[in-house]
Amino acid sequence: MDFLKTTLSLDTIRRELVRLEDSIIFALIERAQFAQNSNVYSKEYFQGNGTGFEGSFLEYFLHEIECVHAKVRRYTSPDEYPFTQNLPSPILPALQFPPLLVSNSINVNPQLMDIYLHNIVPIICQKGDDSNYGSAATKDVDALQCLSRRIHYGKFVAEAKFNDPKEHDLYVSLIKAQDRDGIMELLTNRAVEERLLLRLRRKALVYGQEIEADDKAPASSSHLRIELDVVANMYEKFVIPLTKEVEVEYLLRRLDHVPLGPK
Ligand SMILES: O=C(O)C(=O)C[C@]1(C(=O)O)C=C[C@@H](O)C=C1
Repeated sequence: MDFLKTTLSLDTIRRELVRLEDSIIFALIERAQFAQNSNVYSKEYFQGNGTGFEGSFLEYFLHEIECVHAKVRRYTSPDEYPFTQNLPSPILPALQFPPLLVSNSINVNPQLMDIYLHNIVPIICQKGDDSNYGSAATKDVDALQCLSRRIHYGKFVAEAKFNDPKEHDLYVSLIKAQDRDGIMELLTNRAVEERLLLRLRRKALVYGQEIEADDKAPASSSHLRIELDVVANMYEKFVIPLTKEVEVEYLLRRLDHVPLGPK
């Protein structure tokens, strides 16, 4: 959140996205040590447990955690989005955030949850059930929260791009025409995406290794804690496209609002 206090420049935001890559890789490595444990995600499995809760164990757990976090005003911050609803009001007084974003109603966590359950957990975790439901769900929550922050940073990226004097007028005319494909094309930077994917492969190699204290022992890449391409593939197929979706949705609504502070 410190970043919210500094100027909203594309470089600053991209540095934050790079930092979040580390948190995401480590969160996935943590989740990958447990089996898939599909009961964690099954509504049927969690029925009749006495809580009266209608969803899965993960949904129950997320809601309990988000209730506590809502009380300490986590979701009043423009870079934090809850997965569950009917959360309590903050018990701390409201903070004044600098006016960095306009419309803040876009929340793609339902899509992210669907992708996480169907395309990420089955890829990173061994099949089967090891009974570690609480541990697995704890790691799920960490991973989901990091991914959600990363994806919703798309709003900050979009705002910075909209304010770039070189592209501002182009964005304005595409937004006036509600040209979704044109906006998507203009905000896409293939060189940045390619570098990101290369960097992720390198990070997965380094962070996934068992590193010994003995500096003569070579770091071993034969037993990686997460497969080399898994993180990069996940970014390519899901994380980047969902971030871009957030950017487009944000920009499509950008002219509905009064301008933000001085450029
Ligand atoms: O860095 C940007 O310019 C972004 O818009 C972010 C991002 C990403 O998700 O990493 C998305 C779209 C661009 O094509 C490049 C990268």
